[in-house]
Order: sequence, then C-alpha cells, then structure tokens
Amino acid sequence: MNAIRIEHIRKVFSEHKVAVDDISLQIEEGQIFGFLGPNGAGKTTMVKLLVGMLEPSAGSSSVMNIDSTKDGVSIHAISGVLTEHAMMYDHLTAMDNLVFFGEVFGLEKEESIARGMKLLEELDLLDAKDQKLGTYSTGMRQRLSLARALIHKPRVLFLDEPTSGLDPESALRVNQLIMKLAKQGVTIFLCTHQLRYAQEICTSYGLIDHGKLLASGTLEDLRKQIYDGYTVRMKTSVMPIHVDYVEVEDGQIEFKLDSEDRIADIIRDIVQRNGNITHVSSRKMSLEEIYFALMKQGGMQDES
Ligand SMILES: Nc1ncnc2c1ncn2[C@@H]1O[C@H](COP(=O)(O)OP(=O)(O)OP(=O)(O)O)[C@@H](O)[C@H]1O
Repeated sequence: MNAIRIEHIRKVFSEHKVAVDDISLQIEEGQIFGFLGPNGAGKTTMVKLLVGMLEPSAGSSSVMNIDSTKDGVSIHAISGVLTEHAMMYDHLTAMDNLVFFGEVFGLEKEESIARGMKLLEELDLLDAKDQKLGTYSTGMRQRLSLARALIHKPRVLFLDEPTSGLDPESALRVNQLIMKLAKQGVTIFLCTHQLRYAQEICTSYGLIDHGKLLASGTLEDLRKQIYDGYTVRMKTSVMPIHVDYVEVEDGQIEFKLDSEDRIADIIRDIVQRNGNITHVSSRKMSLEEIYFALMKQGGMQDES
C-alpha cells in the first residue's frame, strides 16, 4: 500500500516564488524515503503540505489515505514530525515532556510513561530522564525530539536532518531506531543534504531542486537514468588500450565499463605487455555522483 501519495502538487508563495512545482510521487509503506535537495529546494514546504500545515496552490496529497488538506487532525494523529525547532519545555524533565506530549495525543499517563521509558532507553537517554530539558546538550535535546515525535506510535515519520549535530554513537542509535521502525512498517520521509548518510539508510529517493522533482526511485532506478555501469580504478605501470581513462590522484587512472567482465581482459593485456598492476577496484555510481549529475542536468535544462 502507498503510505504517501502526491498528485501534481504545487505551492506558489508569490509570483516569483514557486516553492513546489508540479510534483507527483508515491511512497510505499515501510520505505525510508530520502528527500534530497539543496537549501531552498522545497523539502520543508513539501512536508508542510503533506501534514496539512500549508494549503497547496494546486494538486493534492494524502498520508495513509487521509487527504492532507481536509483532515489535518487525523493526519496529525498518525504522523510524527521532527524538525530542527521541535517545541518542548525547558523547565520540565525529559519524561514530563514526553508525558505532556503523549497526553496531547490522547495517551493515558501510564501508557506515555511506559512508551517514554522504552524510547529513552533506545535513544540512550534513560539516565537523564529526570533531568530538566534546560540542562540537556544539543545532541540530547535532538534525541529527545525524536522520542517526542514517536510517543504516539505514528505510522508515518517526517524527519528533517535527524542526525545532524549528533556524535557518531548517538547518530548510530538514531539510525538503528529509524531502521527498526521501518521494519515494523512505519514509513519514514527523511529530508537531508547528507548524501552519504542517505545512501546508508534510505531505501528509495526523491531528488528535488528549485521545487521540481528531478528523479525518484531506488538507487538502481536512479543509476539507470544516469549511468548503470562500473567505474574502474587502477594503478598500473602500463596504460590499458581501448578504454578512455582519466588520471586521478595517487598516480591512479579511472575508466568506465558497462560490464565488470571486461576487467579480466584488460588486466591480461597489461600483464602481457609487461605492465605491473598494484591496484584494481570497481564500483557503481554513488548516490552523491548521481545527485550531482542530476542537478547538473536540471541546471542545463533551466538555462536552455
Ligand atoms: N512562507 C513562505 N513565504 C515565502 N516563501 C517561502 C515560504 N516558505 C518557504 N519559502 C521559500 O520557498 C523555497 C523553498 O523553501 P523550503 O524551506 O521548502 O526549502 P528546503 O528545501 O526545506 O530548504 P532547507 O534545506 O534550507 O531547509 C525557498 O526559496 C523559501 O525561501
């Protein structure tokens, strides 16, 4: 089932400011969907449209089959939203904050405490549960914001840079929790600029720039749009023939091949010509490379 459906949605703030420009997307339940794009691309605007905080100028969207514009209260009840500026109370303890927000979502106090304990444990905040939020470090506060967003067991979670500012250990805990939630069927809509991070954790992607969706799908789908072959890196004393190589750092060369099968022939040929090979590796295009290629294509289309 599709957890999120977006149909030709558009958001125009003023004559010259089209923040979201005719985007259509479907995201299946249990996906970790990485919504990627530079500053000002339209990511936050899209989240606000989905959770009913903004009215679209055209088109429509739904979350778990609930129309974003018609039933904001129901959307709110099944969604967790983690933004940079999550609202919480500094004078309350971490647990009291969670209980307060649990009650906002209609949870009994005991239920909020039980659920809060579990989330605080998963996010390594149990020892600080009775500490006032005002004494929390930035990283602790960010993890508590995630616990707050999860207190009512949302079916869809909207996250904005969930690990920025976290130390590696805390980031790992957050990522483990995100992946566990997705396995349980929670759909994660994750906005980020961190492409290596996105490639580690996301199962599908949407790339947005200037309000336009440049591409969407799995990493394999995106590769097919740009280049689905291999980039081979080699350090050799004799250069290969019949391949277009470029010199890269550390005296190495790089070239592209449609199939890995050709690598053995190339090595054989170099060895027969008395070449000495000290390094060979091959890889497919990374999300980062695809992203920059798509951004470049999008930019060229804008110029023409
Ligand atoms: N309320 C508003 N009124 C006018 N323009 C707005 C409003 N909200 C957003 N914008 C503009 O819409 C565009 C998209 O903004 P948005 O916040 O959605 O981008 P973003 O991709 O989330 O960026 P970032 O990565 O920096 O958070 C920007 O040019 C922004 O200035």
